[in-house]
Amino acid sequence: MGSQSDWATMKHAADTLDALKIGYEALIVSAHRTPKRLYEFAHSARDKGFKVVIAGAGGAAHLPGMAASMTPLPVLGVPMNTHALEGKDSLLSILQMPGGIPVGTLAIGKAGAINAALLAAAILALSDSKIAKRLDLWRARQTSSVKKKPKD
Ligand SMILES: Nc1c(C(=O)O)ncn1[C@@H]1O[C@H](COP(=O)(O)O)[C@@H](O)[C@H]1O
Repeated sequence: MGSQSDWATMKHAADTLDALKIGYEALIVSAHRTPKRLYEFAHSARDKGFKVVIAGAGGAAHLPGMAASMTPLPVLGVPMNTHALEGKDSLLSILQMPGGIPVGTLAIGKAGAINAALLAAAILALSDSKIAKRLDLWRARQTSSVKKKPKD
């Protein structure tokens, strides 16, 4: 994520990965404020064994796109909600990548963070049957937790 202030949102991705018993590293990396850290992370991520990158950022959210430009790993972008423009700035700057450098863009905020983790799990599940089973279970639990009728 681009800043400590993104953690309240990105923690939902971390919690979802925890629930699926998928290992991850949570880092603050900013294309704007720590470009060298981003360069080093993105260029070495595949060799270090990372399989998917989830990049959450807000405002002029260049982090996901810049990460995608420097790693062949799938990059999932989570737009942060912002005070000034309600996250539309984050959304559009993550979404509108030029052809050739894809970022899989999720919804703004908490739902996007959770779905980024689930999408990362689905990517990993293609080659990991244990993760596939845990993801099936997670989805089955979600389905059975939805009540048919409203409370009142
Ligand atoms: N969008 C980016 C990048 C980047 O894209 O590299 N680095 C920080 N930020 C964003 O700036 C917002 C405000 O950050 P602060 O709260 O630290 O001022 C955060 O949502 C962060 O993701």
